[in-house]
Amino acid sequence: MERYAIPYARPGQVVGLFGGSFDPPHQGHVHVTLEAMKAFGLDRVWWLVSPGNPLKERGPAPLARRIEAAKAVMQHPRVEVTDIEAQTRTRATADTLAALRRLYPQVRFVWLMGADNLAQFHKWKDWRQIMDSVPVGVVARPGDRISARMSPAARIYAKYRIDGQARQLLGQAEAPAWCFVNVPMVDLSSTELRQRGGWADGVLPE
Ligand SMILES: Nc1ncnc2c1ncn2[C@@H]1O[C@H](COP(=O)(O)OP(=O)(O)OP(=O)(O)O)[C@@H](O)[C@H]1O
Ligand SMILES: O=C(O)c1ccc[n+]([C@@H]2O[C@H](COP(=O)([O-])O)[C@@H](O)[C@H]2O)c1
Repeated sequence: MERYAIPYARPGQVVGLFGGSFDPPHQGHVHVTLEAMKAFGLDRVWWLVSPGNPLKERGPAPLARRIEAAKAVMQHPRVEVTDIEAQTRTRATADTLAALRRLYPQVRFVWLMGADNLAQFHKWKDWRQIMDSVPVGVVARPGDRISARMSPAARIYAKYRIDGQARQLLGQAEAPAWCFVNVPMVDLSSTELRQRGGWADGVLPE
């Protein structure tokens, strides 16, 4: 498979890491990226197109296809679509973050996710290590705002929550620190797009 360059970031820059299956990518992903970049004061965002979510039984479409589709959907000078996890040979986010921190010791990383993932976060491998090593920015998603805020991760790390009004501080914060932002939401999911059809044959659904 074609390998993509490991992206560039200047020392001291704040880079949001947006991991996902992107199977297929959609405007909800684009929306979260742009909102997060603005909300959390990020210099750049890297999409980490996952070779395979460790918790999902169903294997996704081939990585190269998802990456090409992601590049078609997400076009912004400060956002890069990457296959970093294929290059670092990591699947679990904690392992990916450890590899990235070794590769980019002078870059500040912020982990980004939709509210549905915060609700499940306590099931991720070494999730506390993730919380303790990078700030985490959470963006509202239809149907998941309450489950996210009531989730085990949110409760256990309640005292490290940065209020939404101070969201701009997240990028410079020392971990543990997390922030939930209640921005306008886009009601789209890859599941819904797969059900619309076409993607299985390589066509990006409208
Ligand atoms: N509409 C959305 N609003 C907010 N966050 C979203 C939205 N869609 C996806 N995300 C977030 O994007 C990241 C990657 O998600 P993923 O690629 O699994 O998309 P998905 O639409 O959730 O897919 P699926 O329906 O297959 O689970 C996750 O952190 C997820 O929470
Ligand atoms: O590390 C884990 O245990 C883990 C468990 C579930 C999901 N993740 C990551 O969460 C991101 C979103 O995954 P997904 O499939 O919901 O798009 C993606 O980067 C996954 O690798 C990570």
